[in-house]
Amino acid sequence: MSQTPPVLEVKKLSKHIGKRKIVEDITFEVQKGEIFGFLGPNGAGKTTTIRMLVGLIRPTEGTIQIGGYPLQNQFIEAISQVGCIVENPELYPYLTGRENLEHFARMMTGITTEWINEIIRLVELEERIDELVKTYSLGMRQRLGIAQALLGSPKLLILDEPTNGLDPAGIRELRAFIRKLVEEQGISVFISSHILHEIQLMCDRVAIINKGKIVYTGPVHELVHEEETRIEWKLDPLPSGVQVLQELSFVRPVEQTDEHFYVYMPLDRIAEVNEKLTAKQIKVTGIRPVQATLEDLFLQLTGGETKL
Ligand SMILES: Nc1ncnc2c1ncn2[C@@H]1O[C@H](COP(=O)(O)OP(=O)(O)OP(=O)(O)O)[C@@H](O)[C@H]1O
Repeated sequence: MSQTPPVLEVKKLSKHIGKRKIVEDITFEVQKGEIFGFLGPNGAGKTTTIRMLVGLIRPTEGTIQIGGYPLQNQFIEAISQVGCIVENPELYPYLTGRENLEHFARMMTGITTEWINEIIRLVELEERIDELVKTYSLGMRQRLGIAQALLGSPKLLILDEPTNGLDPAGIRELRAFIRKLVEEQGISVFISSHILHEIQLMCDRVAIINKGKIVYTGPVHELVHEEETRIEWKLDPLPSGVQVLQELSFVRPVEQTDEHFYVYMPLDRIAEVNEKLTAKQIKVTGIRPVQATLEDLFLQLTGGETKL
């Protein structure tokens, strides 16, 4: 157990709109210095939860504590511990990056030029900070948005689907940058996403939400069996190939399409399987490790009972 109290403590939180239960009885904690993933398919209730966390909407039931302060009763104290970007960062395109930060800093108290410069360094925008934001790439805007969220020295940074619209290079940069932020500043980060792979690479722990309910909370490394890889098999003829694979105890079938068969299995047993298929005159026209998917994970977690 951690000695310091959690940075974020969510207990039995629900949001009902009319008769709809958008979020239902969710409970989780985010510890100091932790990158916490909030994973779920589109429409699962992630944005609604985040909107409650930052006080944009009121919970129907439950409590939220940030840095030890209850959001409902000590709003100012609680919310001053949070920096967030919900949906897209609000930036002025016809101002420079620095002017944007200075503008937001004026609305707060005690933000020094030194701190603004430190943040610019942290988000690695030194070279372009005096250029107009409209010339920035999406990744740079995202980083400037994070810089803005960091102005008030928050203990907790909340990012809603921060990789949306970024290309793979942008995603890699963001990942490295968030890790650095946590290491250098000791803050905690709460990141929502609908992409399992992203959460796997970025986060220490994760809560998985589906249809407003949490179906898993725990360390990311326990989530996906590391000894197994999702493998795409292209076989000719496919049905006989599928039959051979299904008979092997170490192969866990997950999906079949017109052309491919997807299974989870240890990477180091591919050659052995390949030999078995060839011995039965089945042609292996393609073998490829692919990313584990959120859909597979749901099947694994719920034994196939819960659909996305
Ligand atoms: N004000 C509202 N009134 C009615 N339904 C709502 C309202 N806000 C959200 N919902 C519904 O609640 C569900 C959860 O929405 P939410 O935006 O929280 O999901 P999400 O997990 O963030 O998904 P996405 O990634 O698509 O934004 C959706 O089905 C949405 O249509």
